[in-house]
Formats: sequence, C-alpha cells, structure tokens
Amino acid sequence: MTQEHPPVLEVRNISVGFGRRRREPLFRALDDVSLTVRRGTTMGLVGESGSGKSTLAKAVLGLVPAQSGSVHLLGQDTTRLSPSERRKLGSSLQAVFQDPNNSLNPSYTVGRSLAEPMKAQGIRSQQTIARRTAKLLEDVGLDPASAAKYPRDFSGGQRQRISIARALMTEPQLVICDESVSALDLSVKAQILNLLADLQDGHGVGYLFISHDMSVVRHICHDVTVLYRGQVMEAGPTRLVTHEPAHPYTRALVLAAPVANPQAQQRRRAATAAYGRMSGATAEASSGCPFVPRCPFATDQCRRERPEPQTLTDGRVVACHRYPEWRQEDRADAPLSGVTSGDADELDNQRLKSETA
Ligand SMILES: Nc1ncnc2c1ncn2[C@@H]1O[C@H](COP(=O)(O)OP(=O)(O)OP(=O)(O)O)[C@@H](O)[C@H]1O
Repeated sequence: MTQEHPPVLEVRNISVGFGRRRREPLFRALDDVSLTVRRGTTMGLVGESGSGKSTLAKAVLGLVPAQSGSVHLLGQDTTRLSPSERRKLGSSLQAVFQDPNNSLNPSYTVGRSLAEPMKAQGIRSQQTIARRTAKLLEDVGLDPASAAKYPRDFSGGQRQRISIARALMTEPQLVICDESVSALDLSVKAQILNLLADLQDGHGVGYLFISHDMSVVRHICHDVTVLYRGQVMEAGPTRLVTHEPAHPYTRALVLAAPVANPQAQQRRRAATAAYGRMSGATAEASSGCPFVPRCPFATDQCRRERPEPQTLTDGRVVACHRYPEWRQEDRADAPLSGVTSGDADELDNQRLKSETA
C-alpha cells in the first residue's frame, strides 16, 4: 500500500565515516545504507545502541557529511545543495528528539518557541504565527492559552506534545522522530504515539521514526529498516519483519523485547543468550557479515563474504547468506511468528482504549 505514496525522503547507498585516531582508517558508522520514507507513512529505523541510527538522522539533517551516497528530500539531492538552498528546503524537514528540553528554551514562552521555526522561514506576520500556534496547540491536545506559559509549567509528556507542535509549525513533509518517546512512561508513550499517528492522518506528514524498541516500532511504523553496525540487515513491512524475521539479528531484537508472561520471558531470555552480548557496535571489523560474531547460524561463507541484500517475493530485503535455511535450524524455545512483547500488547490496549473513548 505504501508504494502508492510518493517518496519524501530517499537515502541512497549512504556511507558516513568518523576519524577516531590519527592515521587510523575511518570508522564506518554507516555503510551503504538505503531507505525511503513515503508521504503520510512511517519508516522505522531500529537497532541497538551504536548501530548508526542517530548518525543517519544527522546525515539527513545535514549535520554530518556523507562520504558517498545521496540524500534526496522531495526529489532534491541535499548533499549537493548550497547552504542557502538547503535553508529553503529546511521548512520541509523537522525533527523531534528524545528530550523536549533540547528544543524548548526554558526562558522562552511556549508561544515564542513555536514561533521560531516560522520566523526562520521569513514569516513575520504576528497574526499568521498566532493563528498557527493556536491551531497546532489544539491539534496536539493542549489549550491554546498554553502559548503564554513556560516549559516548566508542563509535564514531560506535555512538553513532548509542544515539541511535536513546534516541529509541525512549518508544515513539514518529513519529521525525524529520534527516540521521541523513549523517556516517557508507557501510558504517556502510547498517547504520544497515537497523537503522532493522528497528526499524520491530518497533515499527511512522513515520519522517519528512530527507536531501539521493537514494540514501539511495531505500534507505529508501516515499514521498518533494521540496522546493525551501520549496515542494513533487513527491511520491509513492519508486520512481516517483526512476526517472521528473515534475519537472525531481527529475531534477536524481537526476542529482546520484554513480554508480560514470566515463563515466556525466561524462555526468550534463554533464546536471546544464543545471540551473544546485545550491542550494535561491539564486533571487530571483518570482510564478512558484521553479525557473524553473534550469529548462531554463521558459516565460513558468512565470515568471508559480506551478504548482498536480496529482495524476497514478499517485498522484503534481507542481507543474510543463510536465509531461509537458518529458520529450520532455529531450535530456540520461542515461536518465530506471533512473538509480541508485553509493551506492544500494552500499547495496543492503550490504542484500543483511545479509539473507543
Ligand atoms: N562524532 C563522532 N565521532 C566518532 N564516532 C562517532 C561519532 N558519532 C557517532 N560515532 C560512532 O558511530 C557509531 C554509531 O553511533 P550512533 O550514535 O549513530 O548510534 P545509535 O544507533 O544512534 O546509538 P544510540 O541508540 O546509543 O544513540 C557508534 O559506534 C558511535 O560511537
């Protein structure tokens, strides 16, 4: 279904390197990564700490340079734009981060913080800004009178609502949500996720939704890209990826999500142990698959050759030499399909509650 929506963001074969020590080769935080966000849809970007999620967000925002590849925003290659051309495109792209305090100046009223992105676009009419501020505050479920208050007058969840309103002030086509709900309690998290989905319906905005949490991704994303050590392991429709992982790393991530039933939790913990220490950035560089040191199904070929991404008949992309055989060898006492996390179930309950309210 998402194919019908035109792309707002196309990241093509992007690589980003960082210098660690002098004369050492660059450390590749992103290695040949591609993904597309379509209008009115949400692409999840998931992976453990250090897998390169924030680096991808920074590359899209123009905060780190790409060594190779391109970033197309609304059809324009942003890696080739001059700073002034980039600024013009700026209103189409906004971001919401984990900590709303980073985007809300504590000494500014909410109204002043919300006005800033519009002023940066050259909009000077106080009336236009006030009208849009009131509309967006209402859209995110806050009283328009909140504009006269300060961030300290609001709870964490309300401050995140204000950050979302601020991100939408310039009617962007793409919003990058970088761990935007990670710091929130489960019920507030569910409210913000529902709000993001509702705003998407109303505004047609596309989200690049960055998270380390599969249950959150499952709740909000139409499609998902799974990153490990800067490389795409698997990508495709969220339901397929989370219910029938084609890559052992995705399987490990799904198993790592908590479940409500303690016995099931114990089985999943035991199954997760087969995948080694959970971190996206621990393994030594090798010419083969980056997941080899943690993969219970790895062969000599996996150690030697980096797997090329292959497109499956269901539309998914997976980079694994052992697909689909590894699934037959998977003896872990936890079902591959139908795995859901306790958080996901709770988030679903909250969604049902809000839909029937
Ligand atoms: N400016 C930098 N200089 C050197 N290395 C960096 C820099 N920024 C990121 N890295 C490294 O790049 C890798 C990817 O980092 P990144 O922050 O993108 O991961 P992440 O998936 O967003 O992790 P987290 O969820 O912990 O934020 C890590 O190994 C990190 O140490």
